Amino acid sequence: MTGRAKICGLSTPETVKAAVDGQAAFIGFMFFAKSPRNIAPDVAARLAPPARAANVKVVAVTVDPDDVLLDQLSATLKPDFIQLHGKETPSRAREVAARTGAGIIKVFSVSEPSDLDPARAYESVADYLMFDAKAPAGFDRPGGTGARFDWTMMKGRRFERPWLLAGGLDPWNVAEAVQLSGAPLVDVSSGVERGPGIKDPSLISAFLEAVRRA
Ligand SMILES: O=C(O)c1ccccc1NCC(=O)[C@H](O)[C@H](O)COP(=O)(O)O
Repeated sequence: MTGRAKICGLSTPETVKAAVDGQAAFIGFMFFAKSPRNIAPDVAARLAPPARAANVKVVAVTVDPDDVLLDQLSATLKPDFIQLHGKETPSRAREVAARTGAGIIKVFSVSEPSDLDPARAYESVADYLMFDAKAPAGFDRPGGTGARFDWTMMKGRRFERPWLLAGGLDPWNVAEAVQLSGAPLVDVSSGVERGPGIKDPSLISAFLEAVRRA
């Protein structure tokens, strides 16, 4: 794995190709019915091979997943990582890892410095931590909203796991976000779309180029 970015919510071969060609570290497929990026596990399984061939890690993005979904994912997509974007406890995260054999990316919704504190309890179970902006009022999903938080909140914070910055990133602001936050890794979804859930290959390429230069 060489890249420093995760491109989330892919649903077409063209956008997977743009992510792989641009040296993304991870691609994410979304499994949450209320998301405009939601796809079925077998569809994701058909999209994933070019990423695997290039050693781009495949992430199944979920919100409080039940065991039925986890078993479907294990039987079809076989993700390298499960992203837990809900209210999963550390012990549930441990169960998910044991049940699927996948690594864990645990997400924390941030609007103020104290929102970073719960991450400590997950450092022994998660492979990666992700800090994403808290969804604005009125959203019926906890991620993929395009909202951002104060990136300077992250500066100088130390964690025992590598972490990703998420929330409102795009090709034009990601360099500043990296500089202000000190993020080693970044994640994007709506900032590389031309409409809700519609990823744009040229925006994915531009984002990854901006990350390489940052
Ligand atoms: O993308 C979604 O629709 C989504 C829905 C529910 C939970 C998580 C979701 N996305 C997960 C991600 O990792 C996004 O990339 C992250 O929230 C940043 O999104 P954005 O602000 O749109 O870049």
